[in-house]
Amino acid sequence: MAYKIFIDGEAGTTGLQIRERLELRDDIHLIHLDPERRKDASARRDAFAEAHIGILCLPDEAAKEAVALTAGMDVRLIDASTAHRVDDRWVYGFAELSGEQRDQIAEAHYVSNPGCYSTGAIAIIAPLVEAGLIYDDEALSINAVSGYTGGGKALIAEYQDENAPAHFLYGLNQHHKHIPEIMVQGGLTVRPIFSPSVGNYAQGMAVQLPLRLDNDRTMTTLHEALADHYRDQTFVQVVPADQIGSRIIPTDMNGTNVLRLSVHGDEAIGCATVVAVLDNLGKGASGAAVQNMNIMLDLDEAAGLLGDDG
Ligand SMILES: NC(=O)C1=CN([C@@H]2O[C@H](COP(=O)(O)OP(=O)(O)OC[C@H]3O[C@@H](n4cnc5c(N)ncnc54)[C@H](OP(=O)(O)O)[C@@H]3O)[C@@H](O)[C@H]2O)C=CC1
Ligand SMILES: CC(=O)N[C@@H](CCC(=O)OP(=O)(O)O)C(=O)O
Repeated sequence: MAYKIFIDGEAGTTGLQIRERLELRDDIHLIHLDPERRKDASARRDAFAEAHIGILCLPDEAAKEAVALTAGMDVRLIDASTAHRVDDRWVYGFAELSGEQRDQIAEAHYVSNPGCYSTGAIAIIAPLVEAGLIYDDEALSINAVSGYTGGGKALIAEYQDENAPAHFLYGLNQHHKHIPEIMVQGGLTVRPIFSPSVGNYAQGMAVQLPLRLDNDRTMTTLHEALADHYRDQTFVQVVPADQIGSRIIPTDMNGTNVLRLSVHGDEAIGCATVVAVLDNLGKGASGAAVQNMNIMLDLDEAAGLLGDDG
């Protein structure tokens, strides 16, 4: 039997990439709308009614409307938007977050897919808080760079006009929409300072967390805490810094669903930076949505995510 999946917003950046990962699979049947009716509530309601899973790849307000359209239906939902990431009726879709998270996703009616920056930040912070290597009330600063596809069709259009800057910082008013989920899912009680930026390249992201070292928090304990937490995970890899070299390239994980973590710094100087590299449209969005869908349907979690033979 093929499971029926409706991607609401399949013409957008995230939706298109989910479609590419699903359309060649025999175990999945995609429900498509006539492009002219893609925003028509009754056409979307009919598609949800037929689907086993609906994947929302919409702006936040449209995602909330889509949830309302499915009231009373059996269809399960994965929401790629920010709308439900700190809503406790929704399960947070980062399977590697804890020992229980994967099982909760498997059983969930509603799964919120994490934000791209949030995935990188939470992947670093949550295990280190759990290991006691970051205090929950520590004043953290998170810095990040994303490719411009992270801003969806609008930012892609700006860069395709070729008038866009090589690099810009933004969100420095500290209202970035990912901060609440980083706090809740990362286990922080004090708001971190978050400084994202965009580079003139399409896809790929690096998220950095600078940390002071001390007798307990060393380069070794940081690496080991992360390596222990993510042992045996296919899609989060902890790599020794000397295997990466002195330059971190945000595009290194492009085209994969892998998030790579590494700890850089100098024990004697007492400063370190923990870095996550991921594809903002892979583990940061579309790949994560497919991973969550696989878990919810009790399929091979990596189906469609390991390249041509996946
Ligand atoms: N891009 C990224 O790296 C990531 C994005 N996300 C989130 O995923 C969601 C989608 O983002 P992204 O794909 O980048 O955005 P895009 O702007 O590229 O795509 C959004 C799509 O939604 C469609 N849409 C808007 N309103 C409605 C509506 N009322 N009914 C049906 N369709 C509608 C748009 O239609 P139209 O074609 O007419 O514009 C567009 O095709 C957002 O919430 C985003 O924040 C999450 C993680 C990473
Ligand atoms: C480069 C860029 O603009 N990125 C987006 C985040 C992309 C993303 O993860 O969006 P969601 O939070 O909706 O999931 C931003 O900073 O708003």
